[in-house]
Amino acid sequence: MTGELSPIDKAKFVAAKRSVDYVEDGMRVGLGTGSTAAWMVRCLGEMVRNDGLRIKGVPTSTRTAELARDVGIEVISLDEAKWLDVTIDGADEFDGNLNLIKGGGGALLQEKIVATASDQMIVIADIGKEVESLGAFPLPVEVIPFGWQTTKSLVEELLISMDVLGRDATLRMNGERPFITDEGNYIIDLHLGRIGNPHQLSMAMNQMPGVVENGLFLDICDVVILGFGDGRVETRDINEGTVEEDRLDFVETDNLFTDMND
Ligand SMILES: O=C(CO)[C@H](O)[C@H](O)COP(=O)(O)O
Repeated sequence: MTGELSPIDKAKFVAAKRSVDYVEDGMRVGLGTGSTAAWMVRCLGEMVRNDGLRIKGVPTSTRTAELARDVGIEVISLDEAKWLDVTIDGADEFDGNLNLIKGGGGALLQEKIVATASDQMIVIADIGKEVESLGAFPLPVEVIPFGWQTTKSLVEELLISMDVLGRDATLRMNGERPFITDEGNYIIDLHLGRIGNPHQLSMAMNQMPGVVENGLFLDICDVVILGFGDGRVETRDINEGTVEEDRLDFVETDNLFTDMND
């Protein structure tokens, strides 16, 4: 079964598989969005169905909510949970300080709210997501549809005033129409190349009327679990500054792949 998966999917899977070790019975868990997070949700579903794990999941998108219910996880709202023990999510980029760009899947707003309401945020990623400085991946900015073109112009002016190198801003599309987030908003993707001062940019952007949130997740992530195509996983912990290496046995996980792909 694993022979049919690309190395990148194997990498995402092993990172997801390792991340569920952080989840304990009785926890309230934030469930991220994206292909890597989907592996994690399936792994948790396995634990709920087969091992009797009792958790409550708070999804970060309608997609994740559907998947979580499908695999047997009890889904509750963030308001019901109030506070979460841990959130596990993917990322589009992470740097050496475990700062992130997220929102490639368009769920950045709920993802940021849920991650911020968690004792711990764990990011699961393949090695291709590691960067020296953030910005090669287009930075998503969620904006209110009302007056979005004006908001886009103001964001472009802000980038010029801050001397940010790349200033190309594009409205995210879904075919012929604008992409609509779960909250009914649009996304403007900023093609910046390199973000020199992410804290300054994030703060300035979020002060602008019309901007709801941006995809910079700064000082939020505690642990990054990196997966490799050969089954290796590497854990980077911001608090302990540790790097731990391990390898998952694909033979052991073959059944899980088979079950998940049925
Ligand atoms: O931020 C996200 C969704 O809004 C995702 O976590 C991010 O895009 C990574 O996705 P994938 O795991 O599919 O590579």
